[in-house]
Amino acid sequence: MTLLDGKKTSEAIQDEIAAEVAAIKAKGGKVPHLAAILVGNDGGSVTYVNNKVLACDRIGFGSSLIRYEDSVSEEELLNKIKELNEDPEVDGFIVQLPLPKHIDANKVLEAIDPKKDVDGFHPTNVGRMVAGLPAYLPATPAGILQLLKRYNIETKGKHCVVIGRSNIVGTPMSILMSKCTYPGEATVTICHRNTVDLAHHTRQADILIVAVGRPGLVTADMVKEGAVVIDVGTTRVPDETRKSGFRLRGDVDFDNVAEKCSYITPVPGGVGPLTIAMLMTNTLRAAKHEVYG
Ligand SMILES: Nc1nc(=O)c2c([nH]1)NC[C@@H]1CN(c3ccc(C(=O)N[C@@H](CCC(=O)O)C(=O)O)cc3)C=[N+]21
Repeated sequence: MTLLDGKKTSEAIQDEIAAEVAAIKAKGGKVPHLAAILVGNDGGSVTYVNNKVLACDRIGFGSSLIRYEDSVSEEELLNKIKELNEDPEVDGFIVQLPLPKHIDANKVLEAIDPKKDVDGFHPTNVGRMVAGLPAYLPATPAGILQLLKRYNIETKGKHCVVIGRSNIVGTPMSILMSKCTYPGEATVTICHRNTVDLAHHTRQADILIVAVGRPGLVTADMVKEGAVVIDVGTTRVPDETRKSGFRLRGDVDFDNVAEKCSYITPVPGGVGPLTIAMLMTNTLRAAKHEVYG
């Protein structure tokens, strides 16, 4: 079994970006700038956004963090998005999800200029991805493709089973794995909450991608010998032995599944760090006008 080291892979990608930023600076060009909007102070969201800001600092991007109370109105948020759309200093920005219930997340995502939508969540970018046109790819699926690529994992003709059909991970992941460019060319099955006999499907998987958010969902008996297992789950569970009071748990019963598979991602240190690296990649592409010219 080989551990897919997301931390190391993410650092390698960020080093590549840092070198490009240094070259841009040396030529007197504009440094890429990522802005993030964060609503509320839920522990997970704050941590993830802070990690993004830290990554910007490390690779030499400019960054700004715009914070609102949970009580912020939809209108106020939409006004800020309009401002960021028009701000020439800002190359790309994200609105951290989830948003409070009184705000229509779809309306917010659609208000983002697709050219600055470095999360790749705007319907224009989703549509362009599906059509195979240049687009910002959503960071988590793009990060998983990078892991497969950098570990030279064969995907052509393989059976890839994706559990979860979210707009952010499951749905785009399944589309990308079926595309005719490496890593892709796989036969894809999407499983979700209404799937009958989940284990029947997962046992057929050469590549199993789990993006549900239910700790321990995938047990060893559900995995084929020699499979590649990608765990996207990052659920915070209470842990009194930690200073923070919690720890991160994936969707896969790691210890038992690891013994059976060829490759596996740990949690933490697997897919999460790649999400950050791909957000940085998208921001660099935005600054270079690579997607929309
Ligand atoms: N608009 C938007 N874009 C997102 O990309 C987005 C979002 N909203 N909402 C929440 C999810 C979750 N997400 C993660 C990012 C990094 C780690 C990450 O770095 N995880 C580390 C550990 C993190 C920790 O220290 O707790 C790891 O798995 O090793 C995890 C999860 C991005 N998301």
